[in-house]
Amino acid sequence: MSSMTGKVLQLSIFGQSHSRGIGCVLDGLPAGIPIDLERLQKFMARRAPGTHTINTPRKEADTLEVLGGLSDGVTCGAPFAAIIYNTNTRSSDYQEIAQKPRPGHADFTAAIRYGNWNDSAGGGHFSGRLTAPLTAAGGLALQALTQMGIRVQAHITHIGNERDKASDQAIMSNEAPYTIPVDLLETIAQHEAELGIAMANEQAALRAREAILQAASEKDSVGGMIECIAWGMPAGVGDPIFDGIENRIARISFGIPAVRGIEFGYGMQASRLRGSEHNDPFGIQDKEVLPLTNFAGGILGGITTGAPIVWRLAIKPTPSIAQEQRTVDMATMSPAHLRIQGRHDPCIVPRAVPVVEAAGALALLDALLEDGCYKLPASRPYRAASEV
Ligand SMILES: Cc1cc2nc3c(=O)[nH]c(=O)nc-3n(C[C@H](O)[C@H](O)[C@H](O)COP(=O)(O)O)c2cc1C
Ligand SMILES: C=C(O[C@@H]1CC(C(=O)O)=C[C@@H](OP(=O)(O)O)[C@H]1O)C(=O)O
Repeated sequence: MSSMTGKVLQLSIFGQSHSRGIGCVLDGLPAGIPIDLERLQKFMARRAPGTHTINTPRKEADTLEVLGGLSDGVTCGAPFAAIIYNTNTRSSDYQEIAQKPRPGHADFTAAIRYGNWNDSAGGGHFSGRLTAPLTAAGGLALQALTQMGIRVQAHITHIGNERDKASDQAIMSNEAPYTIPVDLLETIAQHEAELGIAMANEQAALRAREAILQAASEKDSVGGMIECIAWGMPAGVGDPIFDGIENRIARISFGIPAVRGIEFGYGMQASRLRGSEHNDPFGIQDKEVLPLTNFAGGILGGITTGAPIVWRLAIKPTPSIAQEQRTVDMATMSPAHLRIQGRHDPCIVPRAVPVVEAAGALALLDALLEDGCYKLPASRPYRAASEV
């Protein structure tokens, strides 16, 4: 298994859902970035399981134990390494699954690929639990981006059939000079904290909650869509062909289990427009050239335009559902039925929102570092010898 990504900012994720711990090593973080560990832990808490009734009941504090990479709360240039201990595993839930693969999960493909030596408890290395260290690494990247005035925030556009039209319209109709809609983002954050649903419209969030609870009561699950926006990326970052900003964001985003699709800017709907409708005209603002609208989602030719980067991820419905499903018994090679036991998210979308932000931040920071565009504030290029 190779769970590594990144060119200059290289991330490696390790562990399984029910192993002693899970963690990450992040190489290539520039030295001199102050890291607020309390803020990082709060960011991780947005993803942690067991916090809302609409999520898996598995309770994990997801406390990050930092092993290296920081000195006096500042990145020191050495690889960042951290571990999160798994404290609430219940592997007996997975006894049957080792033999009878769950439809929609990775049990079957992992068994074939790894000759049945894979750890299937809790989904093993394939589990959504591995997004905890991804979120930790991405949380560091977010703090590094904040130093440069870049903000990355995601929200839910729909869960099942429940759509949040408020944020939808506000984001896509955003035009130059692309000011950050601070009030809207605060409302979304408040609804995420209170209702567990990162939507702008409270009624839509309540309906989305109901849709999740309804699916769960029917021993079923629902999917949805997350939109993410990065404000403040300078123009001219990225590369054509294989290392475009789309490629980079997509590569890390598909590291989030259950992601099924990605689109940028107007995305798939662009296929229905005419050039005259979809092209973003250029203008000049504050002596800089800028697209005046943002159907392109901030990327042309794989390179940033200076407008916000906008992308959306389609998340499938949780594969582990409580109703009886058809599978096979791989030991006896006979048809079988499976009733999945255990604790599962009836919808993955709510907890995946910070993970999407983390994945995006890692991709963008890596591109900035590779292109030599990452800049610490002018006030802190070196630590004065007297401070050492
Ligand atoms: C935050 C998060 C939580 C998840 N929770 C569950 C879960 O409780 N039960 C489950 O079957 N799948 C869950 N998944 C999805 C599976 O891990 C995923 O579908 C599986 O590993 C197969 O990978 P694929 O869907 O990318 O093909 C979760 C994913 C994420 C990102
Ligand atoms: C623990 C987390 O989510 C888990 C993701 C997951 C899966 O198959 O992806 C299956 C469940 O694991 P378990 O059966 O051990 O409770 C979820 O609870 C987490 O995200 O931290």
